[in-house]
Amino acid sequence: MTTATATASPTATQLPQTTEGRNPGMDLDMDWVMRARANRSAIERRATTLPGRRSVKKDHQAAWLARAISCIDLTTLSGDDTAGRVARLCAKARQPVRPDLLAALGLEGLTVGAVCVYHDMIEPAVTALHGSGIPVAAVSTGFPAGLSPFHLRLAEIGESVQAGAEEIDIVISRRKVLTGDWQGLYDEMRAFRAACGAAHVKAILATGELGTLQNVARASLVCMMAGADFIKTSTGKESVNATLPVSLVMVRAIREYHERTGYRVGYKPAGGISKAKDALVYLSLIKEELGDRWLRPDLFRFGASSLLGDIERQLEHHVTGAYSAAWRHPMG
Ligand SMILES: O=C[C@H](O)COP(=O)(O)O
Repeated sequence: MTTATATASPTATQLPQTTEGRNPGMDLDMDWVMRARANRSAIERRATTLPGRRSVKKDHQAAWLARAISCIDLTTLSGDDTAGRVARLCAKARQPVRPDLLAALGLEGLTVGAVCVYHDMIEPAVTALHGSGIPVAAVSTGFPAGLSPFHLRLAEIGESVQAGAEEIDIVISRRKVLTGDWQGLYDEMRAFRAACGAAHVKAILATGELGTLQNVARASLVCMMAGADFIKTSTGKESVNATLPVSLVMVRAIREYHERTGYRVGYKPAGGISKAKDALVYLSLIKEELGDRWLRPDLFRFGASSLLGDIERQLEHHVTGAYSAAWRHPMG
């Protein structure tokens, strides 16, 4: 493991049993936070080994692509979003792939994990998804910069929950990370979590603006200690969004948190993931670093606006036989 907390991880005999249910958080453990490190060169070396290592049988590949679909937070976060656009997106969420392809692959009933929108679009999304079981996720707390007054950020969460969002994607204050104000970050995240009530909360770290991988590791731990249900890389609006090195740091923090507390926190890479091949590399990373239990929509999501289209094209190739043996991914 590359974070310093690895050296402080409990031995196998000390490991707690997994505790089912939502992460309640814990008191801020500043010693644990300050021990967190990230060895950039080791992380980057590991990240380069992830893509394209061995090919997989065609049948397995379709199943993994279907798994990726079930973990997508199908997203539209544009200033020109309309109720009509959101309704079309929700129709796609219900029926992510052409029915004939689904039938050919035996994947009837497949849906995405959630639909992710701005607050104003919650109502049309809830209406369009009625009866589907697909939750609406709302970005909140002054997304994407998170710089609006604190009481307004809390109020925004409350309004989004009231409007029917079952998942709230909050943005943290990057300046609290950049100035090492870990207590301030913890208190902010704790308040966001409380404002969410029964809604699940995803903490967006905006890793492209946190400066160092060490900051990413520390911010990940603090948000989990404060009760985040998921930690998420990015808003999709930063100049650098989800990357494999950042993902390795975050999922290892999730692993350490699980080892220490027994609670499983979910992971959501977001921003710039638009190719089926890339999605499979992320699934591979999760499988190898956290295990199969995390490869389900309650613990893993892609935040993506255009990934689904490429996955659908790849599934079409599988059905029509246009699959290319050169198209490889690292899962067996
Ligand atoms: O959280 C989701 C992201 O905003 C989506 O980013 P994307 O449009 O680059 O896929």
